[in-house]
Amino acid sequence: MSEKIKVLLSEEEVDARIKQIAAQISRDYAGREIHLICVLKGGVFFTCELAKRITVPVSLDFMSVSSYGDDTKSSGVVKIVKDLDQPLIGKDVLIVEDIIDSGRTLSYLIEILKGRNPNSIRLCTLLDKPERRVKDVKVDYCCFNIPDEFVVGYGLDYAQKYRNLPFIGVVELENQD
Ligand SMILES: O=P(O)(O)OC[C@H]1O[C@H](OP(=O)(O)OP(=O)(O)O)[C@H](O)[C@@H]1O
Ligand SMILES: Nc1nc2[nH]cnc2c(=O)[nH]1
Repeated sequence: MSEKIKVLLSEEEVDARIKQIAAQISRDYAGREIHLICVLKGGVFFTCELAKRITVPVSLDFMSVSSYGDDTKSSGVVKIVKDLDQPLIGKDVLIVEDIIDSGRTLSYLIEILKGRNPNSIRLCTLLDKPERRVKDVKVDYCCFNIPDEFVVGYGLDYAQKYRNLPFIGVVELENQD
């Protein structure tokens, strides 16, 4: 079996939408500072592009959770692989994710982070697959709703590959013979 990647959202479409969302966030947080939490690894490309375009002051921290491993299906078990470096007390937290699928990862993460007493907590995602939701999650900012297909690129991997693609693609498995 080999893989072919079909473009779902082009680099231009993704970049243009991130600019729009960053402008909206900058308006909504006018006069405040944002503490961005990048959810690794998938959220890293989106976080960088978004952060560069937000015009209010931004601080940045990173967290790594894993529920998929190298599989295309969520295990349902969310593990904290790397915790935040800084406390959240009194901060306006904006969690930045690459994708919300079943909602398990984010519902778990939001509950944990709420317990650290931030002033506010919101969620921004590059992609959302609403059809796949198992756990309710309030999504405050979403760049694209997408159909129920396994996607790669812009931080998203298939067995750790394709994170560096500058567009969002769908993995198509094909027989070599
Ligand atoms: O809504 P869910 O069904 O919980 O899926 C979403 C999660 O899956 C992906 O993470 P993954 O575990 O693949 O880790 P990675 O970002 O390091 O690739 C993605 O980055 C989200 O965190
Ligand atoms: N790479 C990747 N990771 C996911 N995690 C949840 N859904 C997806 C998906 O469509 N692609």
